Amino acid sequence: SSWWGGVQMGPPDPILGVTEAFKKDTNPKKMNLGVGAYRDDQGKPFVLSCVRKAEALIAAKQVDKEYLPIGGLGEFNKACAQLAFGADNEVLKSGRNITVQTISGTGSLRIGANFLSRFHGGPRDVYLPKPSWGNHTPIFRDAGMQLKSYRYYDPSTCGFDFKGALDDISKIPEKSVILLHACAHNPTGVDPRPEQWKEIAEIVKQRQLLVFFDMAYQGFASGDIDRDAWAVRYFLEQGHNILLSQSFAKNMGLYGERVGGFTVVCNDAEEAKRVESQLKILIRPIYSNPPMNGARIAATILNTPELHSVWLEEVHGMANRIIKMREQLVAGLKKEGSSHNWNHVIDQIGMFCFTGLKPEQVERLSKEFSVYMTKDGRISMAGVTSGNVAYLAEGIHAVTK
Ligand SMILES: Cc1ncc(COP(=O)(O)O)c(CNOCC(=O)O)c1O
Repeated sequence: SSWWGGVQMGPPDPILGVTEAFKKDTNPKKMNLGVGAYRDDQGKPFVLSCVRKAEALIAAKQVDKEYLPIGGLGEFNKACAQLAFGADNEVLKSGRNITVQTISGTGSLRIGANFLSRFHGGPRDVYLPKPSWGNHTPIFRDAGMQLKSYRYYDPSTCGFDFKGALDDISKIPEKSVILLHACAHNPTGVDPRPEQWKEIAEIVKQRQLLVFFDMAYQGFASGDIDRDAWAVRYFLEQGHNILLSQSFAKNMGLYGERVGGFTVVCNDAEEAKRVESQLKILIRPIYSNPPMNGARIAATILNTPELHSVWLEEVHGMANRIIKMREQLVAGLKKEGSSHNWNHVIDQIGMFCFTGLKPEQVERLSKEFSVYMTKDGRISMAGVTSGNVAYLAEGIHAVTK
């Protein structure tokens, strides 16, 4: 008998299943709205010009291939924390944060989950918004944490269930971990408004919860780096010593380069040193030290003033294109004569739009219009272009009238 006779066939990833069906479809008007990666108005992957320029600068330096430190490229880690907190933040000045380079956002969340599992003295429950990014559950579960949830999305308005969220958060047992999406919530595109964040921060403080921010889209949501980090910086101001995961997959288009950071905000610099020592002990037996290429590109962009300003323009441009597609889709639905209220398509923010389409409507869209999206009705707005937005409006109207 074989060693692996007992290994079962696992279920396919729901997102990849959409892409498979899309690839098989021969309809020239087919649309793939499942993929979570930015596309330009021609539907092509987009490499930022500041990335190409950074690559050229690095190539010209003919740098060596020596190992990075376990915690990664120091100049990247510093720039990563500055981007999140603002260069003049007291957390950075007092040296009470420890930021390590990770294998993109997923790697950051997993290092954070392993760190919690090993050192968090409170309950082992991590509270996720309902719904949350599909990968959050297996990341924390595989690290030995338990998953619980708090109400977040209101299907009746396709918006934020603020009351439900506050009710649930006010009941979370003290010292539990709460995961918050900093901006551009995935999969719903629904973010709390600033005054709602303030109430959430207050309740989280009363419940003495440990905050784990996932910021995978800084700059990509509103187009403004500082605006997208507002909630993270507000919680810091309110005295929350947070955990933070960052990804440069979307806002720098560094998807396959796997560039990210993990930050622990500690009480003081001495505690940060102790935490850093344990993060290195945790990372060493997993992958020893992180890959250098992507971190060098990100550090070069962030630390070279003229590249930094090009980057701000380009990330603003990506966000703007998506916002324009939201507006054109709603205009198209109105033009088709739809009587539904589609304001949520414009009110939502970031890569994704939770349309409110039912599974049978999603099914009809793929069968009758070759428009593909995940069963939950999530659209990756990056797949929408000025060339196909009218067709999308026609299809959505046809299945919702
Ligand atoms: C909320 C969130 N956190 C973290 C990440 C981590 O991304 P990465 O590991 O690529 O940095 C992602 C990337 N998701 O990719 C799009 C999708 O398939 O839904 C994310 O959405």
